[in-house]
Formats: sequence, structure tokens, C-alpha cells
Amino acid sequence: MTDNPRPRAATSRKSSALSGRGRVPGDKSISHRAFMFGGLAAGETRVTGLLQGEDVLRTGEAMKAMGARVERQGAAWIIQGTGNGCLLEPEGPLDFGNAGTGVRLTIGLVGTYDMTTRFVGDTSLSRRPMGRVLDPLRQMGTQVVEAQAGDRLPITLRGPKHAAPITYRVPMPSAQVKSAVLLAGLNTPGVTTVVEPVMTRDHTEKMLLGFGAALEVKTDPEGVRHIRLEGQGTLKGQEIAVPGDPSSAAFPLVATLIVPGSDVVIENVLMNPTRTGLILTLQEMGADIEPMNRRASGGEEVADLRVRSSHLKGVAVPAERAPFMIDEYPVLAVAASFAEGETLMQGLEELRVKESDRLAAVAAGLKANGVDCTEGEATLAVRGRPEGKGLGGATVETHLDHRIAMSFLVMGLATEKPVTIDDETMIATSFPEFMALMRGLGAEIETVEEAV
Ligand SMILES: O=C(O)C1=C[C@@H](OP(=O)(O)O)[C@@H](O)[C@H](O)C1
Ligand SMILES: C=C(OP(=O)(O)O)C(=O)O
Repeated sequence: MTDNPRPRAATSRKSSALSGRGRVPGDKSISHRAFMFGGLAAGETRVTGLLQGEDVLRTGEAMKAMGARVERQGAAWIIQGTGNGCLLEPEGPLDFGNAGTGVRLTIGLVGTYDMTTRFVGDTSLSRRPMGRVLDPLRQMGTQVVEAQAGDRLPITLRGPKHAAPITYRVPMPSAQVKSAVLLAGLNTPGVTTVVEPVMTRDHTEKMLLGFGAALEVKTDPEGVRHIRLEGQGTLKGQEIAVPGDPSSAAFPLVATLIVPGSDVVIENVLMNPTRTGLILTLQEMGADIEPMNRRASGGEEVADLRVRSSHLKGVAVPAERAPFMIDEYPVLAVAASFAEGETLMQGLEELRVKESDRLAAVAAGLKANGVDCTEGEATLAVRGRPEGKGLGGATVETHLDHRIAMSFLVMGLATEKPVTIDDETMIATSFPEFMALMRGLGAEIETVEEAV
């Protein structure tokens, strides 16, 4: 178990207009993959803009434990990879802390190696289902030597002598499952195919192509994606410039929208269309978000977002959009709390298996702070109060979930009464600079040393 032994509460309160420019840290999905693919590829990979959050650093440690050399040189990370197929058996368990992406992708990466690997994580990660990545691996010949009830961590895997390639139809919209199967395919002879009925973030496909993998994506007339990977090819070290994380940008963005009179620019945000569902939804709600200076960076499009506080109106968010904004629902629910009318969010089943049951955690936090909302099996309806009159005043349970913590701190910047969260320490998993950035824009947030 690796839980932070000292939780720290934090309170945010009604703030005057936010202003200025800010830069969010590197994209978490791309940063994990930069360490993994760099650690696996032959030769040197140089990464700039890497997210130095706890989740990603644990992936770096795991790659080191399996033979890669990983070191920081000023603003860059230099990785000397092992070469595809040449990872070493780690001497001890790989501890992924709070990181679903780290553990699920690495389970795929090493699952087809003829070696024994043990995976552990914190209380939150140990509650999350791993069967979704173990099932395809079992088909490829991996033995699950140890797993807790419901295929949960700690897990020990023993890979086969020779893995069998599979064609796998991903049963839920999950980039982590898609990626785990493709990474297992890297060390498997022949062709591994992933069939993806609902498109999810495509960083694995794009980055593997960049590293030289023999990968091909075809979309059939029904819109189903077929991703075909030839195993045991050569991967070559790359230069990677990681763009700013849109999932982190979501917090200053929503804060700016709901604090009256605010005007903020968030620089260098990744605009990959599989990640911009929140921006689209907020624009439909009437948000003034202007992407400026759109440009290419490291094989992706980035932009600076100029955001001004806006009168928001409730909308129905289509279920099909969920994969493109999956981590942004908690903060969208906060924006909806200040919108006129009802915002209906649909297709949220995957929210129940994140760092917390996010649907339940968000609904509980909103209700405690006076927001009128209804939680369904896979839906959330929020009826907002423009100007936040009468809202706030409660302490929110974060359940070791960084997005719940940041979302409710954003909420307290515009509610009548302050909002407290029981712990802010886990924000460092994805956005260590959150407090400094928000305070720099004028947000009133204070931390309290003792747990509440
Ligand atoms: O592949 C990735 O980098 C991620 C995929 C998503 O998870 P799922 O695949 O479980 O939807 C997302 O929630 C997570 O933060 C990052
Ligand atoms: C779900 C998330 O991450 P992970 O699955 O990597 O823990 C997230 O960052 O919101």
C-alpha cells in the first residue's frame, strides 16, 4: 500500500476576477507513453514538456526497473531504451501508486514476456478492475499467478514462452484496454488486431507509428476502427515535445468561466479531437473560449485558449461524446452548477471505475454544497444557479481522486460560501502545479496542514 500517510485539507473561497496567462503541465497520457515507448525503443528518446506528476514518474521507475535508463537533464528527460522484446524481469514489485494508465498499459507491455512481474498500487488503484486487461492477455497465453477478488491488485503475471497473437474487440470504450492489447502485441509474433467500435484517445496509435511500429488503422463503413500491429518489429528512439494537458487545462478554464469578470489565457493546450469534448460542450453552453494561435507541435495540434467568464446555459451532452471528455465530467458538473437550467450528462458508466466512483463522488459533493442534482445509473442531471447563490459551505470527500479534489476547489471560487476538500495531496498525481497556477491567476485557495 502506498497511500499518502498525511492528508491535507484545502479550502477555496469566492474570488475576484481571475486574470493573466498560465501554462498547464504536459499531457498525462502522452507522458506515460513517452516513458514506456522510450524505455522500450532502441537508442535514445528525448522528452521535453513531460508531466512530472507522481503517476508518470512511477511509470519512469517501472521502466528503469525493467532495464531502461531514465534520467533528467535540465528541462529534458533522456531515456535509453532496451530495444523491443528486451525488457528485463524486475527484481521487486512495480508500484503504480494511484495510476490506472500506468498499471494497465504496463500490464499489457510485460504480459507477453517470459518472466514474472508483480503489480501493486494504492487503496484507490487496488479497488479498480484489472480484468479488462487481464482477459485479452489470458487469450495470448499469459498466466495470472496472483490476483485479488474481481481481478484486482496486487497481481502477479507470468508470461508465456511464445505469445499468441489475437484479434480483440474492446468491450468498453477504453483507451487503456486498447493500448494494453497493442503493447502486448509488440512482443508477440504475427499480427495483433484491436477492433475498436467506439473511438477513444489515439495517442498509442500515433506515438507507436512515430517510434516506427508497423501499425495500420482502418475505419470500416460502420465507423469501427481496426488497428493492426505487426509484432516484434524495431522501435527507434524519438524526440517528443509533450503538449499541455487539456484535462488539466479544464480546471483553470472552468474557474475562469464561473468567476465573474475573469479573462485568462491558457497556453499550449493539446487540441487532439479525441480530447476536446469538454471545450465543445462548454461552447454549446455559451462559454467564451477562443482557441488562438493554433499550431502543430510534436505531431499534435496545440492552441492557446483565451477564456472569459460567461453566462452558461444547461445542455444535454450526448453519450457518444463521453470518450472524448471522460476525465472532465467532474469539472463539467461544477460548470453546470452555475448554469441556467439543467445540464444532462449521459453515457457515464465508465466514471464508476476511475480513481473513485466519480459519479457518486460528484453527486455527493454537489448535494452537500446545495446543488440540485440527480444521479442515475449512468447519468447525472445538474440544475444550476447562476452566480452560485446559497451554494457552498460543505466539506467534500475526495476518495483519493485528484479530479474530484480539483473540481471542488474550482467550485468554491464562485459559491457564496467556501468549499473545503478533505485532502489535496493526491492532486500531485496529475497536476503538481495546480495550487500555484490557480493562485497566480487570483484564486483564493488555502491549505490546512491537519486532516479534517
Ligand atoms: O489511455 C489513457 O491515457 C487514459 C484513458 C482513459 O481511461 P480509460 O481507458 O479507462 O477510459 C482516461 O480516463 C485516463 O485518464 C487516461
Ligand atoms: C482516470 C484517470 O487516470 P488513471 O486511469 O490513469 O488513474 C484520470 O486521470 O482522471
